[in-house]
Amino acid sequence: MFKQRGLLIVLSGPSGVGKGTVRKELFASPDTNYEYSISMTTRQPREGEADGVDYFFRPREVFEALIEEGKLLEHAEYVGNYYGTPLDYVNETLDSGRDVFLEIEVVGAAQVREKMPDGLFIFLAPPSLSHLEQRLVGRGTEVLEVIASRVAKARDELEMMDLYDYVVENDEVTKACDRINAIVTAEHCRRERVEERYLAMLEGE
Ligand SMILES: Nc1nc2c(ncn2[C@@H]2O[C@H](COP(=O)(O)OP(=O)(O)O)[C@@H](O)[C@H]2O)c(=O)[nH]1
Ligand SMILES: Nc1ncnc2c1ncn2[C@@H]1O[C@H](COP(=O)(O)OP(=O)(O)O)[C@@H](O)[C@H]1O
Repeated sequence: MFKQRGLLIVLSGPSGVGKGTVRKELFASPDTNYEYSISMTTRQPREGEADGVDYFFRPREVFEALIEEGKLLEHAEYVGNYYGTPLDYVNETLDSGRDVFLEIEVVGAAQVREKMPDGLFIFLAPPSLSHLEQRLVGRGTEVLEVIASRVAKARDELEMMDLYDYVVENDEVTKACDRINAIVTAEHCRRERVEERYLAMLEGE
């Protein structure tokens, strides 16, 4: 039951809510103790992105072969490209006792929930749908039509909130990071208390 496995932390939420921004802020802090799982994608690298740092950029054939071989913990197609989480890295890191952090969209997160239900699932929510729209416009990476379809999609994605252990509002990035860190710390304490009680019961046998 208790193998000192690390904690799997999954951060998800609708497109444009600020997942990438919050994740980068978390990992910029020297206090962050989670290991970031670098995803694989078939999309082209953007300027400034490097293979093995931002993503593992792979051709579609390679990605599909890895799906076939069961080498991905989850995968999803998002705006015409595949994204997925390499399974071995997650398992090896958790087995070594370290926490792993995934930042993924909601379809993939639902697959992880099925396969690793003992993970900690955090949904990042915008203060409102109009905030979400403003952020997508502000990011400037999509044309207005795509933004409208993402906001429409976000309505469905928001319904998936109840599949998560926690909902964190991303009103301000630093506040959202503090909330996530507090949740992770509380989860570690909870697991330690359960373990202590379990061991105490065994000793009392
Ligand atoms: N399912 C899944 N989604 C991912 C993975 N890696 C990144 N994503 C999500 O894919 C979406 C698109 O990512 P990206 O192309 O980097 O664009 P951006 O985050 O919208 O700037 C985001 O919602 C990411 O959270 C992954 O391994 N699996
Ligand atoms: N708390 C926040 N307040 C205002 N703008 C934010 C906040 N968090 C993120 N943003 C902005 O919103 C846009 C979308 O953020 P991004 O991290 O790319 O979202 P996601 O990874 O969820 O698609 C970016 O322009 C980012 O700078």
